Amino acid sequence: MNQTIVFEKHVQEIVDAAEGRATERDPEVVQSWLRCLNDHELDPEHRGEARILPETTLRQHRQEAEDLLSIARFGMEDLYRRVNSMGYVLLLTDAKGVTVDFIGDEKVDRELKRAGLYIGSEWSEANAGTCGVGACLASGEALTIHQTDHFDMAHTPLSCTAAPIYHVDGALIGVLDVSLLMSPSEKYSQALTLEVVKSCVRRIELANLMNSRKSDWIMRLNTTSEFLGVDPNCAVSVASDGTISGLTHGAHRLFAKTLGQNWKTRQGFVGKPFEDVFDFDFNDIPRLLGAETPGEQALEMSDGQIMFADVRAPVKSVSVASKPAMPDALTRIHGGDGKMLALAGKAARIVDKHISIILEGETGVGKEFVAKALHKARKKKGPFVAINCAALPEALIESELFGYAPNSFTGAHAKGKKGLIEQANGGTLFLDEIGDMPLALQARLLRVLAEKEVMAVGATKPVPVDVRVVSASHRNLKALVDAGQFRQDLFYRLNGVVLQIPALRERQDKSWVIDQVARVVSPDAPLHFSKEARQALLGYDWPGNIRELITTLEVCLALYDGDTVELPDLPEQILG
Ligand SMILES: Nc1ncnc2c1ncn2[C@@H]1O[C@H](COP(=O)(O)OP(=O)(O)OP(=O)(O)O)[C@@H](O)[C@H]1O
Repeated sequence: MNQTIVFEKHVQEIVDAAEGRATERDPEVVQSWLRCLNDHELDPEHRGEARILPETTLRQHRQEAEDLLSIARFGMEDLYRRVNSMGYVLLLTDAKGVTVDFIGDEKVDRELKRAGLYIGSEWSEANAGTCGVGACLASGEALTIHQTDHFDMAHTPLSCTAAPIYHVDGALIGVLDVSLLMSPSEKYSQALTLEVVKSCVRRIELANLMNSRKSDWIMRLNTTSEFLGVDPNCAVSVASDGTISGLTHGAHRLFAKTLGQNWKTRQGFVGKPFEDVFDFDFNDIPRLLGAETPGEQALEMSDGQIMFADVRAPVKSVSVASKPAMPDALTRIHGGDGKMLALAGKAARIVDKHISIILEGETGVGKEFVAKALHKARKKKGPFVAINCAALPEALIESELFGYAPNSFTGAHAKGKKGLIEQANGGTLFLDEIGDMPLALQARLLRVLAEKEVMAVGATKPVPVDVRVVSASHRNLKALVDAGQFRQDLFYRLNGVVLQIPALRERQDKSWVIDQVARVVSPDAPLHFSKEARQALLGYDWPGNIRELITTLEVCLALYDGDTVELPDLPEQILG
């Protein structure tokens, strides 16, 4: 087509778009044209030459962009190795659109310079009209400005694909642009290039965050657990006071979406508490260290979205190094839930001391499970004896607990019998449902605990016992004391430390618990869940807590096809 006709057609199309007539151009192109006309007052009929800044001005720009240059250089070289055979030129511009670094084929140096694909060229929208760098800076988005997308006819032979580079504090600091002097006429020919440039910038931003926030926690995040370690979607750094100290642009967009905000109008996240965007206690981040399974890596955003995290500890972390060693048995009772982590921390401090422990929590939350873990965590082992105070028949409870002397009552064994308390000697006595113990027996138990000796039924001499008592109740013992149903003196004797076990529905590590129970229910071939099935399990209320989860997964095991548990394999009440 005749050049004049092409030029007139191009100008007409811009005028049509400005007057609101339909166009097949991408919206970001039209928006840029409108900015050129309305904000920058550019004339589509004017053909501007590429503007190259004088050496002194360029030097100033390069000095100011020193950080950006060192951040991006490695990424640029890597990218250039991959695209140079296809004729691409790489430009790195600062936030004003000035090219502060450039890699291109020296053989076509003159042509590149003439086209403005050169060090020192200025590609702001106000100066060059719609172009890759300018539109990218103005919109903050990665995009391609292909041939006649350009506002100025002087640039229409070019195809420019650009992605914005954001600083760890959220500010847009530059643009990485790959351009072609000559390209196929179809814009979609550049679709893959756009993805390559975006992924290069993602890695540049990640490397920058990891380098500049070495003394903070770094969390690399992905929507799936695959590729998490090698190519995360985004990353955030968290300072020791629990505030966000830096993030990649992908994390900025993710966090804004989590809060239901527009990422463009959102001021920033640096300095904000980590827990503003994560439904996850900052103190639990160490739990994610070394997590390998998706269940262990999962964490919930404040809008309920599940992300997978790969965590790097602060390089000079005083707090982690000085933490008391956590017994293995206690690390296994949770998968990163905040309350459980605090519980394990508290338990670790008292586990080898002679302090009674009360475990409180709804039915099925794992009180006995935790009691056993507390026992295993002790240096001094001995036996673990569990007594369900609600299940013992009242007539037998006394002899069961305290034992009986030989021939002490009709029907008693001639040799007598050691009571459960004595059997626990040297170990842990777990008194489950202690709130249901009859008042008369509470008085005798108190004596055992106070005097550290047990008097069997019908015996004349007490036997010394050394037991550590862990009691559990799904009822609030203090309330029972206030109601006169539980002895206050016994309560104070048992009540060394109260550990409150959260209900399953409140736990942030639900996904981990599900995987744990899946392993228990089917040890040889642990159950795998489809995304939908896992979401349904995570969203359910679990009134029966972990015990109900066990029953549910047993049903799944019976119903599923042996490969993946799908929604229809779940019991009806879970599906609501
Ligand atoms: N983290 C866990 N991983 C796997 N199984 C668990 C876990 N925690 C608890 N369980 C299992 O859940 C079931 C219920 O736990 P447990 O009996 O300890 O609860 P509880 O709070 O003592 O119940 P109750 O109030 O009825 O006495 C048990 O089979 C236990 O082994």
